[in-house]
Amino acid sequence: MSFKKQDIYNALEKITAPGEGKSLIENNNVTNVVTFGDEVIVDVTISNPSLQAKKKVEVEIMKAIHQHVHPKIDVKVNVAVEKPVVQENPNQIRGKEIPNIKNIIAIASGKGGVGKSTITANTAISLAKMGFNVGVLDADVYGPSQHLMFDVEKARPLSVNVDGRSKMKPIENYGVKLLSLGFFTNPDQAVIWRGPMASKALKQLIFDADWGEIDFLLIDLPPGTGDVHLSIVQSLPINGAVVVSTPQNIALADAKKGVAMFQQESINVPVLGIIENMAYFTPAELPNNKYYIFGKDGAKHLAEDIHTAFLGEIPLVQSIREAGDVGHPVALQEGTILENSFKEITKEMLSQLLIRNESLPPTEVVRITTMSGCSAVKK
Ligand SMILES: Nc1ncnc2c1ncn2[C@@H]1O[C@H](COP(=O)(O)OP(=O)(O)OP(=O)(O)O)[C@@H](O)[C@H]1O
Repeated sequence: MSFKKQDIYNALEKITAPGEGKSLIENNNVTNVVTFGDEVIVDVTISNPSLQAKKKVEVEIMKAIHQHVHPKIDVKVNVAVEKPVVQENPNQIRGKEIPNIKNIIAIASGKGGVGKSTITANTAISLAKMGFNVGVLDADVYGPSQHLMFDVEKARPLSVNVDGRSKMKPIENYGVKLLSLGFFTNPDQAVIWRGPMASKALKQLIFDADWGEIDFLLIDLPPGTGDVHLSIVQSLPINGAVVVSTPQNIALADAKKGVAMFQQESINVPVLGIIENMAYFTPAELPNNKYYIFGKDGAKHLAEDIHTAFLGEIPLVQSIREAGDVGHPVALQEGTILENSFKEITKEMLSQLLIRNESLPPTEVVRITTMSGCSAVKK
C-alpha cells in the first residue's frame, strides 16, 4: 500500500465542516496529519463539544480516507474542541436575571455616614412619584435603616403563597416596596456577617420574595468595599451603581475606592455616577446662604477625574435629617426645593442608566423617558 500525505488532505477536502458550508481543510479544522507506514493520524478541532459531533467527524474522516485513498489504512482521529472566544461585554449583567425585576441599582459609598441611605430612600420615593414600580432592598448589614426611614420599623413581612411556593411579601409604604435585613435582626444585638452569609441572605430577600413587577430595585449597600460588598455585588445582576460622597477629601478618597471596586474586572458593574451629599450647609433662616463646610465641589471634581457622570448635589439641611428620623423623607414634601433636587438627581440617574442599558428595547427607553421626564439618551 502506498499513499502520500497530500492524498489524505485531498480526501479530507471532500468532508464538509458541520454548519460551515466549507470543507474541513478550508475551514482550518484539520490541525495536523501524520502518516507512518499504513497508519494515518489526523488531528482535528471542531467547535461543537457534543459527543455526537465528535463521533460524526471521526467516522466521516475514516470513511473519506478509506473510500478515496485506500480501504485498509489504519486511521486514528484525535478530535479536540475549540474553546469559544468569549467577548466580554462591558454592559453585561452578571448573575441570574430576575424576570419581574427590570433594573437593579446599587447605592454605595466608600465612607460610612455620608448619607447613602438617605439618598436611597429619597430617590426611591422620587421614582415612585414618577409612576414607576419601585423596590428598596436594605443590604446594609452593619446598620440597616430603611425600615426607620419608611416608618415601618415594627412591620414584619408576611409569608404568601405564590404558585405553590411560600414567599416573603415586602412591606409597602409611600408607594415603595421594602425588604430590609432590619426586619429580621434584633436592633439590640450586633450581627456579624461574613460575605457569603450576607449574599445568601440577600439573595433570599430578592429571589424568595413576592416583589411583583418592579421597574427599579434600589439596593442600599453597606458602606465600604470589603468582602461583604464583593459577595453581594458579584452575586446579583446589578445594572448600575451610584456612589454617594460628601465633598470632604477623606470621603472622596473612599468614594474613589468604591468606584474602583465596581470597575474591577471580576465585578464590572457600570458606575452610573456620583452624587454629592452635604454639598453645602444652608440654615433654614438664611435659605440663600451656602456654607461649604466640607469643601466645595469635591465630588464633582472626582467625577470629572475618573470620567464618571456627576449626578447632582444635595445640601446639608436640618429638615433632611429630621424628615429621615421621623420616617417621612423630604422627597415626600410636595413643591419644596428639596423634593425637586431629589427629582433632578433621579432623572440624571435614569439618563445614565438608559445610556448603560443599551440592550433595553426602544419601547422601554421611551417609557422611562416619558415617565421620568428625563432627557433622551445623549450619545
Ligand atoms: N443632606 C443631608 N442633610 C442633613 N442630614 C443628612 C443629610 N444626608 C444625611 N443626613 C443625616 O446624616 C446621617 C447619616 O445618613 P445616612 O444614614 O443616610 O448615611 P449612610 O451613608 O447610609 O450611613 P451608614 O454608614 O450607616 O450606611 C443621618 O442622620 C441622616 O439623617
